[in-house]
Amino acid sequence: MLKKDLRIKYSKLRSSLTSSQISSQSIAIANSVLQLPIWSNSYFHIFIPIEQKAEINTEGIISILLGLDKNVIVPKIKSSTELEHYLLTDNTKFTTNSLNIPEPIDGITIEPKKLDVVFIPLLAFDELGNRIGYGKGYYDRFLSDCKEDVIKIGLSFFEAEHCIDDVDATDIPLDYCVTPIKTYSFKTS
Ligand SMILES: Nc1nc2c(c(=O)[nH]1)N(C=O)[C@@H](CNc1ccc(C(=O)N[C@@H](CCC(=O)O)C(=O)O)cc1)CN2
Ligand SMILES: Nc1ncnc2c1ncn2[C@@H]1O[C@H](COP(=O)(O)OP(=O)(O)OP(=O)(O)O)[C@@H](O)[C@H]1O
Repeated sequence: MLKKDLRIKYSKLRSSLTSSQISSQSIAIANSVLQLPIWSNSYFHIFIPIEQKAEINTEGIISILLGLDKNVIVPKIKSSTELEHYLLTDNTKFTTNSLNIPEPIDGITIEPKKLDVVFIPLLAFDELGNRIGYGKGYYDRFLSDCKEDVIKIGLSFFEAEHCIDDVDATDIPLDYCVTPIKTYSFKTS
């Protein structure tokens, strides 16, 4: 299927989820994340969900990371193409931007090259690990600034599509995708 049709399909599917489905499925995803071979790493980047878009609630994963004393880094929109990244601390204050994304007001910025693991929001992914987001290319650009062996983990309420037909050269595939019922591994080495 084409990206534009997948965006419509999965936006609709997401908006049909109840808040209790979102919380129980988000907990199932957090539990499966615990099984991934990522826990020797230090710098973990994760998104804060847009509630109005029924994104995965990442609170459980964030609690696990903080409980393990990991460095937790969250994104903030810097411009129409670029994100910046802030360390989450006890003092981090959030504000909700015009797209309903909770973002840190200020704090310590972290360069993408420092990150070991990135949890990635997505609308859909396919059996090869290709993913699509809201179509602004923020994550594709961000991931291209990360180190080559950064571990890229998609989080999704829904299972893989067979194939995203219009993948392009700037699309960076996932290493794993965790859903409430399954963990997909796309790592080749
Ligand atoms: N929770 C979360 N944080 C994130 C992302 C994300 O997908 N989820 N991003 C991932 O890239 C970046 C922000 N990207 C976004 C891009 C578009 C829209 C959005 O709501 N677009 C509307 C059109 C809004 C408008 O143009 O006014 C839409 O698609 O309907 C949201 C986030 C960084 N932070
Ligand atoms: N590394 C990059 N450098 C410059 N432009 C890029 C890069 N990656 C993606 N883009 C551009 O961003 C636009 C959106 O890309 P795409 O449709 O793949 O978005 P997406 O993956 O759904 O969004 P996101 O990455 O924000 O989740 C495209 O026009 C694409 O060419």
